[in-house]
Amino acid sequence: MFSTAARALASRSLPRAPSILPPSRSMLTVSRLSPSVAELTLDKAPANTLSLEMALAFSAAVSEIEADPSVTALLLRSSSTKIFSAGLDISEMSGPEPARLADFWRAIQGTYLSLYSSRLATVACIEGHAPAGGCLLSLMADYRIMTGGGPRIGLNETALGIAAPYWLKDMFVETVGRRNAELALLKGTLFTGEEALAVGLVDEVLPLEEVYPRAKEEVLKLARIPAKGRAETKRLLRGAAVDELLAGREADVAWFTEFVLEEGTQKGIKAYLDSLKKK
Ligand SMILES: CCCCCCCCCCC/C=C/C(=O)SCCNC(=O)CCNC(=O)[C@H](O)C(C)(C)COP(=O)(O)OP(=O)(O)OC[C@H]1O[C@@H](n2cnc3c(N)ncnc32)[C@H](O)[C@@H]1OP(=O)(O)O
Repeated sequence: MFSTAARALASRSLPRAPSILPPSRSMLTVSRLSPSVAELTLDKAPANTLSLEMALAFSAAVSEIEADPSVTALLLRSSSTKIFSAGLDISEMSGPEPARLADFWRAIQGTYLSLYSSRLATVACIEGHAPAGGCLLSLMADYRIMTGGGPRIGLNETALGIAAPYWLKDMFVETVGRRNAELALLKGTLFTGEEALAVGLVDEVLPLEEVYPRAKEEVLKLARIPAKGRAETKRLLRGAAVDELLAGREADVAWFTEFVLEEGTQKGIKAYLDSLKKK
């Protein structure tokens, strides 16, 4: 739906170094809910974390689904009802090799470019936890349905001593509004489904057993909206943000890698990773 030039630029900038493994599909499954609706399931135990390989596989899968003109909508879910996605794989950022860290970030940019700018109607079915990158992944979809009660969603990056970049932070601000975003980002708040609904971070909250059936119902409904009008509307809503990242992609890679490689950030990341493993 975005310009051909922008698309070409996006794919040309994805990592192509020979050291990078080819996208693996074992971490994801793609199926059809109907002739026009695809389902993409994150299936990387135990927490659907976003490693370099997972991010590459994800964008490749979205691009492949989009390349089929008969598909008009996409349902995104996790194979686990406990964890939608635990966000970035923190081990990618702990003591990283700088070239891989830069490729990792380009691949994360690629996931945003593929899903946020997708011509498809997209629904995120959030049955389990969605902290940080898991929350951001769901924000790239058009509609979010989440389980009430237990699981948490939000941007807790400050707890790790890192920050979400402007292009991801902007999606959050646009979704929940400036003041809610400031309060949540500065505290690193993780919301229950009900709290997330109250600030507009998700669109519906339901008991676990109703989340997936309702998400299917919604995506099948969205698939019937005339595709051209929807795609153009999405371009008008999101095109400027996507173009801004495309224009400053390498500067953003430099910002991320410098920040992560700093000694103080490394100490914080290592301590956080250790605390997760000791849990
Ligand atoms: C597909 C591509 C989409 C791209 C989207 C773009 C995103 C750009 C984002 C930019 C900014 C984002 C930054 C981040 O995401 S930093 C990561 C922040 N994540 C967290 O803080 C979550 C940490 N995890 C948890 O809080 C819990 O795991 C959770 C509540 C999610 C589940 O708890 P539970 O008790 O059920 O499970 P465990 O804690 O025992 O976890 C199971 C094992 O998984 C390991 N784990 C969990 N999370 C991570 C992680 N983020 N990175 C690496 N490893 C992780 C955990 O250590 C356990 O491992 P072991 O079994 O070996 O102990």
